[in-house]
Amino acid sequence: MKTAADVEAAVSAGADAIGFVFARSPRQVEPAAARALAEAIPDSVLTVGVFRDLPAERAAEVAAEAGVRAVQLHGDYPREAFAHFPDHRLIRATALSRDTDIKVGAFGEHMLLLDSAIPGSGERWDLTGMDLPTGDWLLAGGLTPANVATAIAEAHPWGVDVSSGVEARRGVKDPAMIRDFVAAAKG
Ligand SMILES: O=C(O)c1ccccc1NCC(=O)[C@H](O)[C@H](O)COP(=O)(O)O
Repeated sequence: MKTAADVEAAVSAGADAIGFVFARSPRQVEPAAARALAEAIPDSVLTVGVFRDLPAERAAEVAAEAGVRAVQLHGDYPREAFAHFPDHRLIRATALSRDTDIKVGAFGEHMLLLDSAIPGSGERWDLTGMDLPTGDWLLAGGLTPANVATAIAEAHPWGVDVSSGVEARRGVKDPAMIRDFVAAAKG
């Protein structure tokens, strides 16, 4: 989320978590801007800093600067990287492939996010025949208000995550789509 209107739409729709992208992206926000947005978010909604390949030491500084309560790591982070965030909820993001370790907690994370190979791209991946994890895992990748209920019914994730599927155009969230997505996911 990049704007107060995005945040307001997500909170009032009943989202359980709101993410701020600190990686290069049309959705990228500065840590200070994220902190200002996060201050308006009730404690019942988890605030998440999203990183890709930023060294863990620096990501921990940015997470502290932004005041987020969770950290989501995309990219080539080794197990040791997860030790840099003792005060945060940890989400390990990974694309599903034969080499993926899909055991939740394998790297010390609290939640595992199974995403498409290019995060934030809206690319869907085929769940058919996949060996999916159990426990606290999140499904992402090409989800939309129209397909999220079916995806949940098929994969039984603990939660779902969306970005481009609730955007009117790249990097610009649409409050009505956010509302429709949360309603469809929770329904
Ligand atoms: O969203 C981005 O631009 C992004 C950039 C770099 C690293 C991660 C990024 N997003 C991570 C997410 O959690 C997205 O919500 C997830 O990949 C789903 O995206 P989408 O398929 O567009 O719904």
